[in-house]
Formats: sequence, C-alpha cells, structure tokens
Amino acid sequence: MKKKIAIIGSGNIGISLAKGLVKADYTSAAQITLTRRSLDHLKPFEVAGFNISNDNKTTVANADVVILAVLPQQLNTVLDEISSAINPSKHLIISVISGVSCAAVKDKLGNDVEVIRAMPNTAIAIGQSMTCIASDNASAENLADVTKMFETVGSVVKINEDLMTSATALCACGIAFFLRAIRAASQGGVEIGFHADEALKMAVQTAKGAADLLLLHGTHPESEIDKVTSPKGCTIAGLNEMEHNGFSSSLIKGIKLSALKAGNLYTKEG
Ligand SMILES: NC(=O)C1=CN([C@@H]2O[C@H](COP(=O)(O)OP(=O)(O)OC[C@H]3O[C@@H](n4cnc5c(N)ncnc54)[C@H](OP(=O)(O)O)[C@@H]3O)[C@@H](O)[C@H]2O)C=CC1
Ligand SMILES: O=C(O)[C@@H]1CCC=N1
Repeated sequence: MKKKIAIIGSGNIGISLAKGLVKADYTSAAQITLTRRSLDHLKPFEVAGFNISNDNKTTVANADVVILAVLPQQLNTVLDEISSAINPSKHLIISVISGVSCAAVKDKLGNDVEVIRAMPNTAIAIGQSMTCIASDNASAENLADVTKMFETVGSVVKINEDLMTSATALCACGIAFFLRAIRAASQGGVEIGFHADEALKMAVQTAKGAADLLLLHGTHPESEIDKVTSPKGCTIAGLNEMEHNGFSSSLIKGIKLSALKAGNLYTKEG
C-alpha cells in the first residue's frame, strides 16, 4: 500500500487505528501523517516514525486517503479548514465520526468526493476491531479497498448507512460495556477470595474463552450456557440471580440509549 494516509484528529481512535495499520503491516508509519492541535501529544509518535502536523490543510493536500477522527462537535471547523484542499479525483474520505452522515461531510467538501463511514473500536490497535462500513456514493473499488484495509485490523461488516448509529452502540461503545462486565466479574472474584490481580486475570481469560467458544464453534451463547449449567447447580443459581437483578435488561437498555445518543452527537451548525 503506497497511498499516503492523513489522520485528522489523532486522539484515542485515530492513534489506535494508526498503530493497528502499522502493526498489521498494512502500511508504514512514514506513509501516515497524524494531526491534532496540541502537537506535543504527538511527539512520541514522531519518534516512532509517523509524520505529525497541526496543519490540516497541508496534510490533506499531500495525502490520498483522509481519515476524519475528530469529535462530532469539532468536525465543522475541520471541514471548513480542509475543503479547499480537497480534490475529488485524488482524495478518498473515510470518516470514523459517530452520528455524521456521508451527506453531511459532502455538504461541506462537495458532492463529487467519495466518502466512506467506518465504525471501528479501540481493539483496532491490536488487530481485533469489529468495524462496520457504509457509504452512499463510494465506488465498488474504493469500498473493496477500505474493506481490505480494515480487515487487516479485525473483522469488517458492510451495512446500510442508516444502521451506523446502531453499529456505534453495539461495537464501538460495546468494547467499554464488555470491559465493565469484566471489571465487575473481577470485583466479584475479590469478594469470594482472590487478590485483585489474580481475580482480574481469571475474569479476562474466562471472558476471552467465552468469546472464542462462540467464534470458533459458531454457536449461540445459550447453547454454550446450557453446557455450563448443571441441573440444580451453582451456575444456574448465579445466572438467574443476575437476571432477577436485570443483567440482560440493563445491557439491552444501555445499548439502546447509546444508539439514541450516537444519532444526536452532531448538528450541521456546529
Ligand atoms: N474512542 C472510540 O472508541 C471511538 C471513537 N469514534 C469516533 O472517533 C472520533 C474521535 O473520538 P476519540 O478518539 O474518542 O476522541 P479524542 O478526543 O480522543 O480525539 C479527537 C482528537 O481530535 C483532535 N482535534 C480536535 N480538533 C482538531 C482540529 N481542528 N484539527 C486536528 N485535530 C483536532 C484532538 O486533539 P487536539 O485537542 O490536540 O486538537 C483529539 O486528539 C469521534 O467522532 C468518535 O465518535 C469512533 C469509534 C470508536
Ligand atoms: O463515546 C463516544 O461517543 C465514542 C463513539 C463510539 C465510541 N466512543
């Protein structure tokens, strides 16, 4: 991959993406320019071989692929800044910004430019992202290229753009939901006798085992649960107690609220 990549807004997800792409050998750090306003935060990445800049317009002018990764409320300023540097026959725009449609980006950058939305999660830094992608005007070739790019750093599902806020809640926010579940499990482990570090290690590996069972067997969670719950046993007792306290219901309600919020993060006016 010889294309020059600009990551506009190199915060948590921008940096995770940059690290993941280099770790997966998709591209080299030298092909990526990271931007943010406070350049000091990017100095360690310059040492690691990335280009760094606080000049979005020049960075975009020199790039082929522009990845937008600022907060929704920071986007309009960035689009106003870079719009005159956009060349639709050269640039491909990838936006990982929640709640901002392809149409809203084209409103500012021109209708001729191809825009692809991607919703990764922070596990992209270690090649384990679940990334959903959507576009309303990208060519099949560019969609295939972007799919390939995100496949180097995890799994990819192509979806309709109107499901992008749902994908944000389930997959991008989802990392935090599962992490909180692991933390809660480890706290339970401390109450029943383990030191915090060993409880966390046990909870993490158990969670990984559960996820891998589903991935490798291709089974439904309930069929794996059935194998754990011995009749009159301790698993079903614990599981039912969790359900009486709203375990599944709270996850479902949290995901619904996150999806609602994800759809309302951006206003055209800024
Ligand atoms: N975090 C996550 O897990 C995920 C986030 N997203 C989306 O990615 C986007 C970024 O989220 P996240 O990484 O968490 O947020 P961060 O706040 O960590 O990152 C945003 C970055 O943008 C930089 N920035 C702000 N204004 C400008 C500007 N004018 N020019 C250049 N850089 C700028 C900020 O740095 P500075 O202030 O120094 O300029 C900051 O580093 C959001 O839209 C979010 O919805 C999507 C999927 C997952
Ligand atoms: O919390 C947020 O708004 C962003 C979007 C998805 C993950 N983090």
